[in-house]
This record gives sequence, C-alpha cells and structure tokens, in this order.
Amino acid sequence: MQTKNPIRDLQHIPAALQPLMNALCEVGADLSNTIQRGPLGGALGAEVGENTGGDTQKALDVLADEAFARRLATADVRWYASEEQDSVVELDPKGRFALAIDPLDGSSNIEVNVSIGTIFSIFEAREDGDASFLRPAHEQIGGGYIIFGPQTMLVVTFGKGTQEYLLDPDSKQFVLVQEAVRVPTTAREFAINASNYRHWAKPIRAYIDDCIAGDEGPRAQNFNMRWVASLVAETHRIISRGGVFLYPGDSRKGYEKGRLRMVYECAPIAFVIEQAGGSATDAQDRILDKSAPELHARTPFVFGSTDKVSRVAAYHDLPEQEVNALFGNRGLFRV
Ligand SMILES: O=P(O)(O)OC[C@H]1O[C@](O)(COP(=O)(O)O)[C@@H](O)[C@@H]1O
Ligand SMILES: [Mg+2]
Ligand SMILES: [Mg+2]
Repeated sequence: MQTKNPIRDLQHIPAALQPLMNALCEVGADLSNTIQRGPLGGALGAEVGENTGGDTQKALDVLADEAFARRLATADVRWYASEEQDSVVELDPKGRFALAIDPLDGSSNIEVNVSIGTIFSIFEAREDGDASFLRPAHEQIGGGYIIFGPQTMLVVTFGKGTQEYLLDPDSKQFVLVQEAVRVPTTAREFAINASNYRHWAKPIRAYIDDCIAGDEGPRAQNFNMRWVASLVAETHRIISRGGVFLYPGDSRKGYEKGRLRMVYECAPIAFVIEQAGGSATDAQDRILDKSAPELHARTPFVFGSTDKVSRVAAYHDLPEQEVNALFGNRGLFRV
C-alpha cells in the first residue's frame, strides 16, 4: 500500500523543502492526536523542569521537542535550534537546512485546553550552527506555525505569500485551504498582557490609553481587547480577523526586551505576517531587518495590520516631552 504524504497539496512548497515540510507535518499530525487524547491536566501538562530561558518545561514541551528532532534528522536538516535545548544541535552533517523551532508555544495553556502550537523558521545551513541562525531574519527561506486548536492548521510562507492548510481528520493529511492569506485591515482589536501596564514605557502606555479611551478619546472609536497568552493563537486571530499584538519590553527584571524570542518565535511570525500584507516590528524597527545576538535572545514584538503597527512606532518617534504631553493632550493622534 502506498503511504500518503503528510501534506496533500505540495504546489506552493519549494521542491527542496518538501521532505522537511512533510516531516514537520507528520510530527504535527501525531502531536495533534496526542493532544486530543490528553490528559491535558495530567501527564501532558505536568511540569518536568526548566529550559535555558528560565521557563517551566511541561511534559508536552519535551515530548514535542524530542519528536521533531528525531523526525527532522532524516529530512535534510543539518542544524536544529530549539527553545527547549541549550544550544544548536547537528542532526545530519549532510543536511542543507537549518531549522529553528518553538516545539510547543503557549505552554501555560496546555492544561486549560486552549489553542497551542509549534512555530518554525528555516534558513539555508551554513558551516557553523550558530551562524546559521544569527543572521538577518529576512534571510529566512521559510517560516510558519502549526496551530492545535478546534482545528489543526498549518500556516506557512516561503516568501511568495502566506498559505494555510487544514489537517483533514479522515485522511490525516494537511490540505491547502487558502493560497494567499491577507491580514484584514478593518478590525479594531488589540492584544497585550495589560497586567504589565505599570511596567511599560510611556509610548506603549499612551497607545493603549488611547485605545481604551475609545469613542471618548482621541481615536474617537471603540476598541476591543484580547489576550490568549499563546502567540500562535494570537497570530491566527490576527491573520483571520486583523488587529494588533504587542509584547513590548518593560521595566521588570529580565523583560527589558519583552518575553518573546527572536529566532524561533518573532522572526517566523514576522515573515508570515509580512507575506500576508501586515507588518511586524520591535515596536519601532522592522523585525525582518534584525539579527538575533544569541540563540535565545528576546525582542519586543508588535505585529498585525500595517496601519496599527505604524501607529505604535509613531508614538515612539515623539520626543520624550511630547509623549509626556500626550497624557494631557490626547488630540495629537486623532485620525
Ligand atoms: O504569560 P505572558 O507574559 O502573558 O506571556 C505569554 C506569551 O508567552 C508565550 O507563551 C511564550 O511561549 P512558550 O509557551 O513557548 O514559552 C507566548 O505564546 C505568549 O504570547
Ligand atoms: Mg513560545
Ligand atoms: Mg515553547
């Protein structure tokens, strides 16, 4: 009997990357199955240790990391950089590609049955493992995520638009459902962890204050707020419905550059978003023009529809005294 490809529709995937993408999706389909069986609050969500970034590791984080590393070793991948590993691992010395991965994003949501996912970024491999990843993010040749939600989906770009695939529960194959995803521009929704308000810098506070002031404030329109605490889920909402996501740096120790990691979270999400017509910055500068200084480096992250992301940057462009003045003169940003 002929075995089916994990991805049914391969036409948007460069031929050289098809073994790698099939490997990712094979593990993605298995993980989807594991997650559906659970128990989420028991074995899969159990705390088992701590990773290099100081985050608690849950059993599913480790299980996912091991499954991807094992399967990618025969998928033309030379270098494997994972959130759950201290340093870059050489999988196949002859492999042509370097793959960075957040094997399980949204770990804090495992036991509460909220959408979680896997985020990945692909570069051409260089001779040196670290150098394969610590380079401008616009050198990515692929990037995307698998979301494990009510439906399991793959959202990916290879630099020619963003495509969306749905895992068909009957055939167990990822089937192309959208050839050219576009970030809608109409939504009036922002996503930020508002419990950190007191730690934010003035431009971020001013931006959020103006959203919250709604039709009584300078924006003269009401905004809604969402915070799932799963980057994949926030990304999926934004590519489906629009809006803006912010995880800025703040004054807490260790959060000077926010929480999210450049190599295996922000770079691939920025690639997906830009290819879908949106924008992604570190609150001021384009993420895809930046390089991570080290593997687990964090960066402030703002992404979504271009008008909103540009507005956040504009609040940062003002001299300090004008940002101060914003607190008393909200008319400055009236649209
Ligand atoms: O708990 P906070 O500070 O709101 O952070 C939530 C963010 O942390 C993350 O869970 C970090 O990812 P991991 O779960 O892979 O560590 C993001 O998915 C999410 O956007
Ligand atoms: Mg993550
Ligand atoms: Mg993770």
